Amino acid sequence: MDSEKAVQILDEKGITRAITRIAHEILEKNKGPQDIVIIGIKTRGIPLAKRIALKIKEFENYEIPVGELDITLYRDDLTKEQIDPVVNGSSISCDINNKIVVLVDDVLYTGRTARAALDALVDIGRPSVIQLAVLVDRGHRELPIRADYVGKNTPTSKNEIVRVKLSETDEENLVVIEAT
Ligand SMILES: O=P(O)(O)OC[C@H]1O[C@H](OP(=O)(O)OP(=O)(O)O)[C@H](O)[C@@H]1O
Ligand SMILES: O=c1cc[nH]c(=O)[nH]1
Repeated sequence: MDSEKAVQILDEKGITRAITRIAHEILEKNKGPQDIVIIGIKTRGIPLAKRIALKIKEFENYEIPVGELDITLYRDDLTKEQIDPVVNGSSISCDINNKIVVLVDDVLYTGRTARAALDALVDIGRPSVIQLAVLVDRGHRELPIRADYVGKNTPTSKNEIVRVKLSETDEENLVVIEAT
C-alpha cells in the first residue's frame, strides 16, 4: 500500500469472492444467463464486467456479451466548452434492445456516474431491464440510485476516497480507503 493512511478493505481473494457472489446473484435474479448483456463503465467497470462474465461462463458454460461504456459526454458537470465530439470510447457491439443489461462499476458514491450511464445507454437502445452491479458501495448518494448487486457495503466519510486497484489496470488487486 502506498499511503500510510490507507486501510485495506478487500484483498485479491476478497475481490474474487465478491465477483463470484455477484455472478451467482445475477444468475439467480434473472433465472439464468439468457438475454443478459454485461456492460462495464470506464475505467475499472470494464475489467470487473469481464471478470463477472468469465465467472458466469465457468458456472453455466454460457458466454454473456460484454460491452464498454464511456459516460464522459453524459456527465452532469460537463461544460459546453469541454464537449469534444470525438470523446466516445463506448464499444457495445451486441444488441441491447429488450435485453437485461447489467451495468458494472467499481465504486458507487454520489450516483452521478450511474445516472450518466443510464442516459448513455438509452441513447444506444431500449433494454427490457437495467440493473447495476458495483464492487463497493460507499454511500453518500445525491440521486435516487441504488445497486442491485454490491460486492461490499462500506460506510465512509466524505473526506475519504475508496481506491480500487485491479491487475488489468493497476497491476495489483485490492481496495483501500484513503483519508484525503
Ligand atoms: O457515484 P459517483 O459519485 O459518480 O462516483 C463513482 C465513480 O467515480 C469513479 O470514477 P471516476 O470518475 O473517478 O473515473 P475512473 O473510473 O475512470 O477512475 C468510479 O470509478 C465510479 O465510476
Ligand atoms: O471514493 C471514491 C469516490 C468516487 N469514485 C471512486 O473511485 N472512489
